[in-house]
Amino acid sequence: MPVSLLTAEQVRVAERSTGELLANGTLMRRASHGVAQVVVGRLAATGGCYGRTVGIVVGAGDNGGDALFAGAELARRGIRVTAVLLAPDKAHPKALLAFGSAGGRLGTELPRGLDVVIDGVVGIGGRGPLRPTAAKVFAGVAPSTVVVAVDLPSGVDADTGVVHDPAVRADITVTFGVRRRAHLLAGPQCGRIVVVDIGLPADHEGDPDVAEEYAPGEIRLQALTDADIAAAWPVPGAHDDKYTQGVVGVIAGSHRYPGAAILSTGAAVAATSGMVRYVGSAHAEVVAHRPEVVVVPELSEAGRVQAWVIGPGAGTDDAALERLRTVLATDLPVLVDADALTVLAAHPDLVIGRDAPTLLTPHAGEFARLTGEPVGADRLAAVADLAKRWGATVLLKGRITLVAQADGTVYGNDAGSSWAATAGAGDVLSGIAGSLLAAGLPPIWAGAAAARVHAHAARNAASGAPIGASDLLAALRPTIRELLAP
Ligand SMILES: NC(=O)C1=CN([C@@H]2O[C@H](COP(=O)(O)OP(=O)(O)OC[C@H]3O[C@@H](n4cnc5c(N)ncnc54)[C@H](OP(=O)(O)O)[C@@H]3O)[C@@H](O)[C@H]2O)[C@@H](O)CC1
Ligand SMILES: [K+]
Repeated sequence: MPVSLLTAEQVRVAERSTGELLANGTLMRRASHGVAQVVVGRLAATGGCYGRTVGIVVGAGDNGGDALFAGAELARRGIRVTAVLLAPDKAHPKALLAFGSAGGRLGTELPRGLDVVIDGVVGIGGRGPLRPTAAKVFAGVAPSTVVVAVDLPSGVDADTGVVHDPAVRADITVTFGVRRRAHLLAGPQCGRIVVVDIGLPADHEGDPDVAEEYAPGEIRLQALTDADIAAAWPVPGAHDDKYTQGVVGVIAGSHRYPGAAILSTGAAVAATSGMVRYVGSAHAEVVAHRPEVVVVPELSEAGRVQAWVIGPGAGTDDAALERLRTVLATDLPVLVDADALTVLAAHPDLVIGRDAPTLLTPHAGEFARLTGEPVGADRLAAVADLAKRWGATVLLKGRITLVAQADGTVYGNDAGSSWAATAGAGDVLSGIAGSLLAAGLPPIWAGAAAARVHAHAARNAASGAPIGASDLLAALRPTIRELLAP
């Protein structure tokens, strides 16, 4: 099931729903135990706990309380723990007492050469960047020290994932019960995320019954898992033929830029079985690479399709506008990418009010062309807003790809690496998503599934070294095979 990512307020609602467990501090003890376990696990894997050194940076709220209770547990295991209190008067009193009783020490700065630093400055109550005192403490932390963030890396906004400057960069983030939005939106800043079960009703990932109440149009952020995508991926049934699985038509490339056409159609061929049609002047090059693609130079000659992909390398002239107008006038799902987005920016009316599904796949620059302003720091709000205003599904590309539906549902995917940031990778994505649209997947699923498979293929192709889009394309089939393997 898709994993939900909640706002700070939704997390607080979930915590409050536990009543006594919140009031008597049980939730905090469970949370801090989870943090301590993660640190112990890390130390145990690298030589054991006894005599190792841990620093704790403690803020004014319960996040600092978590860190101090965790520190107490670590101190009891023979670990030398030093805490720096950023706001000594406000430090969680019970946690501070427990920390002192367990043998934890207080300092005005962190000792050098620590094995682990625990960031307990702020969690979901944090606002803005790390304040100067905290920033100074973290500036002295050696690169070899493992940084474990409690709940969130401090300086990262819980709801938008905006990484303020300065902010903590964590190797591991330990969170409680349910994921916060920032864990996806600022994934690279969080490092590995460990979700500790503290007994919230929403503790079963993907089943956040506490947060099921969404107002109409409210943003609901989720992440698809590999299992979700495998279950939805079109696989031919016993009675399928090449037409019943959905035919995708690709309008892309040109004499001058045949590569986009080759990459997009190649990806469409690899992503699903069935049939791919191609319309455009790069037809000879397309057939040379993929003889199974049925090609024609003109749109008027194209046979029937179940979805269109239009735009990669296809130009922005009057003829391009005419082709865009024609496909958007059909009642078929249409994926609009690249050059076609530039054309669309001047003619939004072609999409707004369209009844059939439309999937727009801009990168940040194309997004700015569509809306007339930069994406901005809050990418989630920006993409959800465009989807709502245009009544379309919008896939905003990036390390974290966000796919927003007009009703506020957003699927996000962290690519896990940035190897796919290479010329032509977007053309491959358009082919994958287009073929999924033709197979009947709703645009948000087609976009999110394509983004995830694309990211896995990039990782598999790269294997630690740079790649080109052709390498990504070549890795597509083995990646899908791996995904679909029982
Ligand atoms: N409730 C529970 O049972 C459970 C809660 N849990 C834990 O509690 C955390 C939430 O605790 P919280 O609500 O106390 O807020 P929290 O994140 O500690 O920070 C608030 C304080 O920080 C300050 N401050 C703000 N911005 C700042 C900045 N940029 N730089 C520096 N300081 C800044 C600001 O104080 P100010 O200095 O402005 O007076 C404010 O008072 C949650 O993330 C989880 O870890 C878990 O134990 C599970 C059970
Ligand atoms: K923190």
